[in-house]
Amino acid sequence: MSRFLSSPMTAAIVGCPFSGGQPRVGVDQGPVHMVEAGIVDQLTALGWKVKFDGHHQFEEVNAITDPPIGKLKNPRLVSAVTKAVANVVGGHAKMGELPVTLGGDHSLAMGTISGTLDAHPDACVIWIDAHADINTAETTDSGNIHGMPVSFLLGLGSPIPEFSWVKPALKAERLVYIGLRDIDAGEKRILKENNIKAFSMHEVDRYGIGKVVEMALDHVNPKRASPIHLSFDVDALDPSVAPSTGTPVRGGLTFREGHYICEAIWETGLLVALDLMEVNPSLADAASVKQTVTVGCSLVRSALGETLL
Ligand SMILES: NC(=[NH2+])NCCC[C@H](N)C(=O)O
Ligand SMILES: [Mn+2]
Ligand SMILES: [Mn+2]
Repeated sequence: MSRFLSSPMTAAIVGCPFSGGQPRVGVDQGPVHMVEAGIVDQLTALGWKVKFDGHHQFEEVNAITDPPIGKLKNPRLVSAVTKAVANVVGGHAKMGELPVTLGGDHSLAMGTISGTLDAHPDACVIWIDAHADINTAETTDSGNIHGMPVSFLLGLGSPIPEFSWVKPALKAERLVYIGLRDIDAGEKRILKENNIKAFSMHEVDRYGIGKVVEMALDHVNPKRASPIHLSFDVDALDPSVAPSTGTPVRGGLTFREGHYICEAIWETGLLVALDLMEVNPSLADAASVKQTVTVGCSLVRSALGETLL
């Protein structure tokens, strides 16, 4: 069912309790909640062999002294953690397994996508998010690195020695966004200058999600032949669907639109890696947390082949 995975089809859960790419505590508990909600058994029930040997422990790097570099906050910590994640994800991908990385904040995608591109250099990236996460050290207002991973992967902005391990392995034409609605001015400029394809909520409204996913695939994967890394920020969903996240933005994807994207990517048979990021179980009342964790799990199941019939 998936062209690049070995059999028996194996999903490797990479639990990343990490929040250093942004200021709000709690997002590190996202993966813990998703595992407690039963994601391992749910994927097993779908027919996957599931590997999960505990969440990653980043304590060896938590001790480092880490003053800002320019505006960048926690730069050495984010670099060390994402580098470790790159190795883990790349290792699973090279064995023909599907790495499913549970975040944690979206700076982690610097690692996951580096790992994927190490194993599959011709992979394309489909980035589902309210945000473009493409600020550079020069354009960022917040200094939060979860708003910047894409620029590092593309090699934009002036090089930062602490991040020299990140290879600019992603080409702008291999990247497409769906769900955008909160883009900083500097990011708009970067998207235009680099001709990066993006389907904002405006295009989702105009064409419908079915057509948007088809157009996105036509752009990054016209022959439907190259591997796909799907990086899903749960804040792409409307806050009424996924309230428990650090930077919610109204006017997002419906429950079905989010799941449709995952189902349609799975149907291509080209998925090689999945990220499910920015679930923050400490930002809302218990019912909203449960709702967000539950929707996170069901997005993962949809991307791994769960069908409605
Ligand atoms: N992964 C996220 N939720 N990113 C939000 C980024 C928000 C803003 N553009 C920033 O750079 O700070
Ligand atoms: Mn986001
Ligand atoms: Mn994001």
